[in-house]
Amino acid sequence: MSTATLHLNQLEGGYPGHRVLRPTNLTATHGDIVLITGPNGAGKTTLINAIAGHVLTSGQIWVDGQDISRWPADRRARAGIALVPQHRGLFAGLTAAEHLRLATTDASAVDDVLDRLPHLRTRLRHRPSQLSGGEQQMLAIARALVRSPRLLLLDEPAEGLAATVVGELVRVIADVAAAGGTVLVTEPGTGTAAWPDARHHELRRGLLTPVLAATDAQGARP
Ligand SMILES: Nc1ncnc2c1ncn2[C@@H]1O[C@H](COP(=O)(O)OP(=O)(O)OP(=O)(O)O)[C@@H](O)[C@H]1O
Repeated sequence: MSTATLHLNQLEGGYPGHRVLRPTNLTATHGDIVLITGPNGAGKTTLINAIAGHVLTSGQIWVDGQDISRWPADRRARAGIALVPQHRGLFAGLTAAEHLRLATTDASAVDDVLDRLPHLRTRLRHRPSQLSGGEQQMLAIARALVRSPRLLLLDEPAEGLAATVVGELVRVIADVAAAGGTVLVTEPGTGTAAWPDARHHELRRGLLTPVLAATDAQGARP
């Protein structure tokens, strides 16, 4: 995993006739997990998709000192920005193995990722409809990881999953950050329990604000 620094500068984004993101500033460096929580409709998906290049934006998105905000989505993906979309984006007709082969021709990269997700290795011949929700999510994440992304964007990856599966998912994501990657992850509501090491930001009506950790808040008291 190569390293990355993400910097959003006055980023706005939305859809024709509907601005969702109000001017957004955020800096994340390699090793960071940034958790973005917020209620339904707050703009979490819009923000993640704006960074991936799927939403109209103004303002700047810097990755490793390069302004990528005018790059099309495919160029961002080739540059190592990987999106795990909210509903996983798996192909009904492809097996798990075919999803991974489509993502990379590097068999050793696939092997490395499957070493970290041993259960998925046992499900490689299955199509998405034959996989549990947790297995589908692991496949969607594995498909992103086999390309050794420098910036990993995950939109509500824990949605609908059992606590044990969420625990495994969090461990895999923590490994990505520990290896120097930068991770942005969204969760609905306010819950942060699954992501104790994340830097927490809250998005409300398109406005992103940092949430102080309890220890920071205590430290800030006179
Ligand atoms: N393709 C679209 N065209 C127009 N408006 C959209 C589109 N997608 C989302 N929106 C609107 O943008 C706003 C933010 O939606 P978004 O999906 O980013 O929120 P969210 O925080 O991810 O919500 P959820 O937790 O329900 O997924 C909402 O008002 C939504 O209706």
